[in-house]
Amino acid sequence: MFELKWLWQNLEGNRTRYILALCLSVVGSSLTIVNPYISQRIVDTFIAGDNAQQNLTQERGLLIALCLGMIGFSLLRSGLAYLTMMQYEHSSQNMLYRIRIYLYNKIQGQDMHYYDHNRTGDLMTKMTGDLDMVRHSMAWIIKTIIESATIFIASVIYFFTIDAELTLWLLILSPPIFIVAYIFAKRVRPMYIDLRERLSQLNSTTQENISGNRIVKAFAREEYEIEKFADKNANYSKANKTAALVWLDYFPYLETFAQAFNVILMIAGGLFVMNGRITFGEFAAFSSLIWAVSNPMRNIGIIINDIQRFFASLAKIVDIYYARPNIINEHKAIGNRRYEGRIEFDHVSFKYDSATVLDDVSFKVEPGETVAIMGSTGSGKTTIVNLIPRLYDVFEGHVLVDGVDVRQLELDELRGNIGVATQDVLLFSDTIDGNISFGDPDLPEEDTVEYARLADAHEFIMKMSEGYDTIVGERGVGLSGGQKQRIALARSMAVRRPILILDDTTSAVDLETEQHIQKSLRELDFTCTKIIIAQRVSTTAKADRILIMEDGRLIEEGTHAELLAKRGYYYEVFMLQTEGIGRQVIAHGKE
Ligand SMILES: Nc1ncnc2c1ncn2[C@@H]1O[C@H](COP(=O)(O)OP(=O)(O)OP(=O)(O)O)[C@@H](O)[C@H]1O
Repeated sequence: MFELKWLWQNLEGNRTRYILALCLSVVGSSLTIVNPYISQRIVDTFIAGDNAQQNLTQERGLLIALCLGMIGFSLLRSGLAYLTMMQYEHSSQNMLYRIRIYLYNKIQGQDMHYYDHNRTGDLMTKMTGDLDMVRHSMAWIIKTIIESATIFIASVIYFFTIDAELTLWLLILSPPIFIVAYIFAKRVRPMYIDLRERLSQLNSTTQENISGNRIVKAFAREEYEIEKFADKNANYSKANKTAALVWLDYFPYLETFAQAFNVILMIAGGLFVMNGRITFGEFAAFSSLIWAVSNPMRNIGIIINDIQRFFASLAKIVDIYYARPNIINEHKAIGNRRYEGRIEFDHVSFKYDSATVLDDVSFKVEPGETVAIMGSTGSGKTTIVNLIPRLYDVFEGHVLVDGVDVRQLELDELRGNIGVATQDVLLFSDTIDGNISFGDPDLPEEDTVEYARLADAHEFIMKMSEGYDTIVGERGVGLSGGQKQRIALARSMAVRRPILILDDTTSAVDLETEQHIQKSLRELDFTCTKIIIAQRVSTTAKADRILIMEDGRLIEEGTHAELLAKRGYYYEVFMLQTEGIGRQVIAHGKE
């Protein structure tokens, strides 16, 4: 019931059309009994009746009218069928379009926790196959059910008007058919839920394999990946076969029952004709409409299969439809308030699922300051910067921007004040220009070039065949790691936000390029607080302050000189990285 309510809700704007389609289905299917009725009249009046010969010569007009009536009704039925299909298609396609947009917005609005726990392949399956299944159900399965039921009921009523006893003889088969169908439906339902799960696994494997194809090739793991895919494929195929075989268990019973309709009609109907209880014409009417009673029974298995698929798909869509993110961007920000850029972590603790990743971290960054964060891998650096734009919410403590807890700020306003270059660089399949101006599509061309220069990307862009109009492949295919980082850096600067977060953004560029980028960052023509995660001392040395993280805790904090003097983690890293020439010089903070 919930599912039907959900569908009804989503049919908004197309309800009239859909109800019209349902009505046309009922009317069109009811007309199925008209031609058998006309046939009955023709047989009784002109072929097998007592006065058949006489009527043929005297009632020719009636014969012609009946024949024309038959043709007319056939044409009318075809026309109605066309019109009905059109209404179903329009309303279901419109509904699909509407739900797809809603789901897409819903997925876009989910927080990082949702993305951490949902595979891309699974989401893609929901957005494509499952949605199509729902549309197919609205346009085809419901139509088939309505039409089969109408034809069945209309035929049974017509049969009753001819001869109730013969009709009851035929209907004697219906209860066992329904019992068999019910048992089948109960047995097959979990199989379709499982089948849907396996399809999702198959799609996730395919998606991961395609997006990670370079790694697969680099490790010569094609064979392994093919095997993995074949395994998932076999799983899916096996589940499909199992469901189909279950149907085969019940099929012989349903088919036998469906055939039995004809046998009963022949025996009982034949006897009734011989007894003179019904006419030849009435027998012919029974005979020409017996399919209308037996076919729905025969198709009941296919319909049940489709309904189970529909419910399995619908459950997946409803999952997204009603998923509520914990961090909601309500887009209520009025205007573009520009923050000063003050950041404070006040006794912040955080866990992703169960393990504590940040433990009682506190620090302050004043507007315009540059703070570098360094620390061993997995120590929580990225997690710290993820908490500023509220990609996740703290578990304990507060993250404050301009003195206000980020949970009290409008999310789009907060994020609109932060420029980010993430560690895992993602470029869109677009031109380089389009990628740099992603955060500000109205960015003038000269500004795009300017920020590319600041990120030391201009030169290599100009060497490309189409310069800024060069289209980069999905995720930036066609560019080196360092080139991608530089475009991502230009993109993050180009939005000119008062807070700039750079997560290991220069790890793949050479030292000379890095020096150029550091200089550009210092000389930006707008005030901004910079948080730079870096592993190189050459990147952190000139920061106003350096934070050292270890196992989720802030273990050292100070300037380059102060931390060297402390002879702790930072000093160790410094010694390791500057082994050799110039060590003494840099140790004193001079270049
Ligand atoms: N989405 C996530 N879900 C669950 N755990 C996560 C997630 N992201 C990171 N972690 C875990 O949190 C810890 C801190 O990760 P984080 O990415 O903040 O470290 P990091 O210091 O930036 O590391 P690196 O220098 O390698 O980038 C790690 O143990 C990591 O496994």
